[in-house]
Amino acid sequence: MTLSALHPAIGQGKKPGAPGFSGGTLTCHCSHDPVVVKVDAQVAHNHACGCSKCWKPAHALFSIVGVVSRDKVHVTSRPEKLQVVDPSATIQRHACKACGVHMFGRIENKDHGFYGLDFIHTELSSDTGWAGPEFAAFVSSIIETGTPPEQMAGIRQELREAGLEPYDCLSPTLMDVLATQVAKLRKAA
Ligand SMILES: N[C@@H](CCC(=O)N[C@@H](CS)C(=O)NCC(=O)O)C(=O)O
Ligand SMILES: [Zn+2]
Ligand SMILES: [Zn+2]
Repeated sequence: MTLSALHPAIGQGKKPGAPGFSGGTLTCHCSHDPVVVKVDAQVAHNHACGCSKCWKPAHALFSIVGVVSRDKVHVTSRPEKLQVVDPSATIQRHACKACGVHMFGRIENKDHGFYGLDFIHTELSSDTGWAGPEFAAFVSSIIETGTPPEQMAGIRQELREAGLEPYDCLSPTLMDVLATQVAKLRKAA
């Protein structure tokens, strides 16, 4: 197992966002008429995700995904090529019908703790200054898509060596955000 098998961007050291960086454009993998999405913000909570639903480049075990406010995300070219991958999912992942790349994921449930945030993959941007991944989420989920369980100790070690603490759900910070929202809804009920 080489570091690049996790994801091409993992193992290059932790990368803080460039000061003052305020976004860029995401382009799908189509060689002609690509979908283009303009993002007018730095990414937050960028992380590696091992779940089966997040888009990842070929041969990568992990996706790299982070969030921006949904009002900072605008499709500027070829919106007609987008389609929601799984309309029943919490995160509505808008993917290019031609190349399959996920351009943004949106939560439409106003009661969800992450409502208002869109999920994006900064590797679809050639702009420099994006903050790199900070932790690894849903690590055990890579077993569901075929990683042998006996490789997990080594993979978790590689993630730690790359500065990405591995978690089997989200990071404590994000789990606390979700639980806080559940508590708020309970109190209101
Ligand atoms: N073990 C599952 C985990 C799926 C999952 O819960 N993914 C997380 C991280 S992206 C999530 O928030 N999913 C919501 C959704 O996909 O709508 C898998 O690999 O498919
Ligand atoms: Zn495409
Ligand atoms: Zn995921």
